Amino acid sequence: MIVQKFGGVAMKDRDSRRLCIAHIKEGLEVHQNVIVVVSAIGRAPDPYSTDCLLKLTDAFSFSKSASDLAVSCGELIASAILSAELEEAGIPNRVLHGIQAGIWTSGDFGDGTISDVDPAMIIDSLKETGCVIIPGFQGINEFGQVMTIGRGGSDLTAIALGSAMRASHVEFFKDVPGIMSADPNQTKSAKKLEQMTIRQLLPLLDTDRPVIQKRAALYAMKKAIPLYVRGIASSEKGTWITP
Ligand SMILES: Nc1ncnc2c1ncn2[C@@H]1O[C@H](COP(=O)(O)OP(=O)(O)O)[C@@H](O)[C@H]1O
Ligand SMILES: N[C@@H](CC(=O)OP(=O)(O)O)C(=O)O
Repeated sequence: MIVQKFGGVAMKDRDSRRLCIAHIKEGLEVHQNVIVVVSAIGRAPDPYSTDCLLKLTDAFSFSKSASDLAVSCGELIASAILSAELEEAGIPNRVLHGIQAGIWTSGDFGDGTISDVDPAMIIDSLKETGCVIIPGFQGINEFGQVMTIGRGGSDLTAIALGSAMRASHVEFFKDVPGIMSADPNQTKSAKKLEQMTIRQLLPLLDTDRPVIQKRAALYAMKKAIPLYVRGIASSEKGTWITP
């Protein structure tokens, strides 16, 4: 069993989602069970991106819980779209969201953290279908309210699920071929790294646009989960990150 995480860039349009679906198909052939974690589609100005949902009304500054509820819909919409497109491709699947996914959060709205994962419903669903889709970036707090877990939080969702489900590893599909020695969009001479430890990865995450959310990487280190970062558009080998 593996977890595959597709971020906003991988989910951005139908062509890119066809590549996601090919990777999910391959994951199912090799591992039989795949938990797919998705982020909201695209970046600003894409209408259902997190950036745009956050700006739906400036009254969100009066209610962080209302803001979280609206923003969480980006990942839910992405899940529903991928679910339909997987069915179209002949891949049965099920979306679990909100309380069904068993992801419990605590802390502040907009910047919560995952406090516990109860995978009972995921385990049940995997008996019916090998492919379960879970919207990233969110969970439910002790009062039953939807809470988001910080920008880039779908990475944390994927890793927390990987740990709770004892996945062999968690795969991330990016617009870069793997972890590079520096952000290739800033440093043209950056080279792809084939293998590294999570500890070696951490300094590369101290940037405005980290390739993986730092909180998620720390969680992976604590739970000793192997990560594999690869390019969405190529079959080239990515980067293995060992705990
Ligand atoms: N060391 C690095 N190696 C590769 N990409 C990096 C690195 N540091 C920053 N990045 C940036 O991370 C981006 C991919 O992450 P991101 O867009 O957040 O993915 P996702 O949508 O899957 O969360 C790349 O486009 C790149 O600009
Ligand atoms: N959609 C959320 C969560 C996330 O992790 O997104 P992405 O995987 O596209 O970085 C955000 O933009 O912060």
